[in-house]
Amino acid sequence: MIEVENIHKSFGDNHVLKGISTTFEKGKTNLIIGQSGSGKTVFLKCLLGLFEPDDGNICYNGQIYSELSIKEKRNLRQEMGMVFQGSALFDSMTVEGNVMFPLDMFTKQSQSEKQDRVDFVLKRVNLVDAHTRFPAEISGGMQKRVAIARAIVMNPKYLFCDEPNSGLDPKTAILIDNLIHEITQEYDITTIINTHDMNSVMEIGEKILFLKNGHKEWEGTNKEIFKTDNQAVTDFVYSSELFKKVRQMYIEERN
Ligand SMILES: Nc1ncnc2c1ncn2[C@@H]1O[C@H](COP(=O)(O)OP(=O)(O)OP(=O)(O)O)[C@@H](O)[C@H]1O
Repeated sequence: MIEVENIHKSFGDNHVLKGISTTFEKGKTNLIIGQSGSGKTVFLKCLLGLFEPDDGNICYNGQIYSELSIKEKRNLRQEMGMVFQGSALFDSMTVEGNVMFPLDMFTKQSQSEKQDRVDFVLKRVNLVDAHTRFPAEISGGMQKRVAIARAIVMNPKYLFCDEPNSGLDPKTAILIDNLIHEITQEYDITTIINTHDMNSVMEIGEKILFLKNGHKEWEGTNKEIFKTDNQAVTDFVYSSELFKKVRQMYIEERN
């Protein structure tokens, strides 16, 4: 679980995060949404420990980040997996090499232990025949699976995903969403996803945090987002005519 208490972050005169408080529970898929420039990436970077908030606290399973020693922060960092926008795989390494990389860097496991773990996570993301291929030789959807395998290879407690669906066709995007959602539940991970994808919001948004101009404008579940009267949320989420119609049908069905 991650508890965020009133965090602020500024860059010079630009007050980007203006007192955000929320809780992200473990075993749940938590989504951060909001317009471009609302502070989603800065917020995610604060959660990753890449930016230190100017004020407020972030607690990871009860440990207040700003009170940890350098060694404790390093240990915490190893409990975090990250799926970057665009996958960010190493082009010169095979699929297996990419997934092995964190184990080589941060563990003292034997070669056979590392190999077993790599085989296990690649199987878990449904990639069994791609071990020796290079990123350029596989599809975007397969690259995302490799990125997810690499993010979970260290058995993280926290999984952060920045726009995991960008560049994918809608069908592949849903497969990737479902994979992240299943893994989150299966391994009881606290997962936080930065997204613009409204399909993800509706499909896997067990908790949705809507940021507006650096404030928490709204939070709730994918069921609640259908019913909310918050104008900023409805303007943002139902900006497309299709989603407006779906919402209308849902409301009519319930009445
Ligand atoms: N390293 C930085 N230095 C200075 N300003 C920054 C830095 N990172 C972000 N900002 C500023 O913070 C504000 C919020 O940016 P952020 O990237 O968090 O928005 P976002 O909601 O993630 O947008 P998008 O959806 O387009 O990725 C912007 O005004 C941006 O210029």
